Amino acid sequence: MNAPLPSESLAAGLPLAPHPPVSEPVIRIEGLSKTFSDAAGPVLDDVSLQIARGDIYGVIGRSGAGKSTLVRCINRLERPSGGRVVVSGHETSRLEGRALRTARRDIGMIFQHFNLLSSRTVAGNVALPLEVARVPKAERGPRIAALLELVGLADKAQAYPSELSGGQKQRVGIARALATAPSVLLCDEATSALDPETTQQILALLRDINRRLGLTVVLVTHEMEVVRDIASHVAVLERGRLVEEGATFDVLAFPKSPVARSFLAGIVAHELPPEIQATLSPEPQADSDPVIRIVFTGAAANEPIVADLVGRFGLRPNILHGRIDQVAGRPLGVLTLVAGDGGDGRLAAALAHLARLGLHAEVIGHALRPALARRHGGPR
Ligand SMILES: Nc1ncnc2c1ncn2[C@@H]1O[C@H](COP(=O)(O)OP(=O)(O)OP(=O)(O)O)[C@@H](O)[C@H]1O
Repeated sequence: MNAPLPSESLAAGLPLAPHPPVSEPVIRIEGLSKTFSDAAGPVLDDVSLQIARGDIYGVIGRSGAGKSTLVRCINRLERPSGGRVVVSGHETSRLEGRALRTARRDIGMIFQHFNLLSSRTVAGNVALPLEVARVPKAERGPRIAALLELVGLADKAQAYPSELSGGQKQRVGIARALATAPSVLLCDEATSALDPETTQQILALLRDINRRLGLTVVLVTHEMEVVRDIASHVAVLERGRLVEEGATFDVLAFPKSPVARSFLAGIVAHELPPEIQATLSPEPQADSDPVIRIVFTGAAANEPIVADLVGRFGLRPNILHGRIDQVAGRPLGVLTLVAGDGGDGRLAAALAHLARLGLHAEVIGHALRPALARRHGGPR
């Protein structure tokens, strides 16, 4: 007898139909912990989070933080030591045998090194989960063809993995992961082995599949750029603990944890380069000027801030560091400048003005004029 697949997956040989938008989380993780018998402490420690259906959810953290273990607990490649994992209403953390196999069909997974069978053609690799799910042979052909069409490999059905580029191999991985029409796709460092251009192509494909099918995508990565480019929400793991979680834009604009701040260093200019930081004093000095950091988001990113500081408030700002990026489709900028205050309240008025514009501005230190002059090659 054939094991059941999601009804839409078999309709008319079409592999995939949009999953209905539902507000209830598709993944609920409650108090998840994982300890390996040979490890010193827990690899995951009381992690709780929820992932909404249709979301692209990034999980970032340093090497060894527990990212892979977290996603492997979602599809039960790893058995949690404690807590609950519920995916599409199935408590995968408790299921066994046939019930677990059925629940797993709702969860596709792709890997850093693709994990394709070299002895099978592209079509043969995509066929594998259909064979395991005992989909009748007559139905497999059209499904495989539609899946390869979806990932842009219709002409490679009879090729072997050794004949494909890395990006093409990952496309096969995606087609294989989608074969059972899952509602969740887990991606474990799926672009880490790819060059930047191919990474962008695979991210575009994931975004496209997410939008067209309402597929929920969970992306484990140590590449902050990947999160910035496609994740709508992000979780930051540090030594097995969830240290930060929220909408990607909010976490990138206002990171709270040191680990998130340091992760963002190459993406958002929250942290000053050490050689600039070394010229700052935490307290005002006789020969110092205040340094302000301005985080500007959304529409306010287009305001003529520096012109305002000069024209309206008579400050003489000297830009130390800054950049503007697109994050989750919105501009996010961080600018650090020496305000050249004059000590007569103009800076306070300027900060109030920036706050009225919806900008987040704060004094982060005081630049010592001699040190600054040396940096700028001026007189000592
Ligand atoms: N099967 C296992 N047995 C013992 N220890 C394990 C096992 N799997 C993972 N670990 C340990 O758990 C910790 C977290 O590993 P995990 O792969 O989840 O981290 P990660 O954040 O994905 O790191 P990376 O980015 O390096 O893959 C590491 O210290 C790792 O050595």
